[in-house]
Amino acid sequence: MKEDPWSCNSCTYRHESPTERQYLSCALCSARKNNNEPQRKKTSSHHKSSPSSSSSSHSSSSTRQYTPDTKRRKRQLLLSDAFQQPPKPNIQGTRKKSPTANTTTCILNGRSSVGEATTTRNKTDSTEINGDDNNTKEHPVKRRSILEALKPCSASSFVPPARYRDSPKEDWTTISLSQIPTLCPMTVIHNVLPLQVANSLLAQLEQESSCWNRGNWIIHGKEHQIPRTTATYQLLQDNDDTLLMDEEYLDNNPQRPVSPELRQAATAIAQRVQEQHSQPKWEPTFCLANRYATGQDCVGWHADHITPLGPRPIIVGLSLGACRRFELRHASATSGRHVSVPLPHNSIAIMWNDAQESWQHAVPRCSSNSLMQHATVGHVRISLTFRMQRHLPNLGKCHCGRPVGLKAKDGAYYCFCRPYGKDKHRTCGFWKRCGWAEQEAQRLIRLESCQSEEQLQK
Ligand SMILES: O=C(O)CCC(=O)C(=O)O
Ligand SMILES: [Fe+2]
Repeated sequence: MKEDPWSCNSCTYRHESPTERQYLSCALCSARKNNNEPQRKKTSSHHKSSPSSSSSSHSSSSTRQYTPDTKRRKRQLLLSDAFQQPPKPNIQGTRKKSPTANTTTCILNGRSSVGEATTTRNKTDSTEINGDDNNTKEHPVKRRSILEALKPCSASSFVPPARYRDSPKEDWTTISLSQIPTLCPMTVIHNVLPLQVANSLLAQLEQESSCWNRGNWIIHGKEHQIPRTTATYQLLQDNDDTLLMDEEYLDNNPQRPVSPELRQAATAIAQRVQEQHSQPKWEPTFCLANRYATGQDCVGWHADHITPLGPRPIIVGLSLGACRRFELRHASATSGRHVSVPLPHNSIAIMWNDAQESWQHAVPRCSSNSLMQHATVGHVRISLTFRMQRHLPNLGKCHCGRPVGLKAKDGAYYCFCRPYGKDKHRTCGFWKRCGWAEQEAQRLIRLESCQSEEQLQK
């Protein structure tokens, strides 16, 4: 669309991502703004549209010529683009639905709602923002929109749309939340808990997180600190000791007491999952908490361990605080599918079917300027990943005498010697096909296909 679409809206800085481009000026410009230093002078040409933008959106400016002669001129056009796209809600926070716009979600005053992020600009949106489509003069509402577009994202900003591509060579395609499950084994739901519950859970976890651990992991025999802090919450009732936490999950993660809000969240989330997946019954027995203090904290590409969960587990991540991108990519060499979904405060990502067997997920590093801050905790994002431990049959022991772990690889399941606890540096290399898990996976696949037929018939 533009010659350098990733440059800052206010200076020459190049942003890391289109998200940053759309929503932010660079760190320097933000700092300047925070110190009340004057921004680069904006002329009335900021409000002219570029010819590459839909001419129908600003018919009044169609007589002006786009002459990309200087970088400064381009920046002015970028600024005009930031003001036009994404569309902002009008003052009351409502926006009409446009037939040409893609659906995404916005958060306004801490409440998110479904709206549109235009990939094509349209008359409806420009009319709503400007108040008057034919008005070519600077307008007070326009001015505010520009300033809004330059502000670091806060809880009142739009959440950028989800996107996908089928190969790293392809351009990203913007998708709506309802398209996600048609592209990958994941469902994303916004506003999952009553906002008050989500807010108080966030405040409580943020306080509690001073006791969380920055654990370590081993790559090629060397210990590395993980780039986030973690904790474990056992959700079983006190008298239920039949599903005690797997030792592997306690390794690195201090186990913390469960608050009534956390229990309430677990129950509400189980209900939402049950609405989506009626069988088999899913009830989380524990959750792992992650705290990402800044954009530098992250989790790299991985699939979750299925040892205490069994094949094809449902795992649900609740996002609280800052909005970060959650990435899901197919793990095979034959598919390059990659889905990228920003997860705002109080949203869940339900991973299901073969998400742990055939896909990998990550919360990548991002510049702290580019992540969308939360009104109370700023850059901090806390995720709670709810999991259901199952009674697995005794899968035997490895050569060193420890209970084996369960792993999926290339469409088959294996029992293996898993390193954890004090002996996590050593494994005996035990590796054997697991017939039970393969049969169980087949059973679950049959259930899942009945269920998706049921959903189609609804
Ligand atoms: O923070 C997230 O949403 C993902 C965390 C995750 O992948 C994990 O805990 O295994
Ligand atoms: Fe994970």
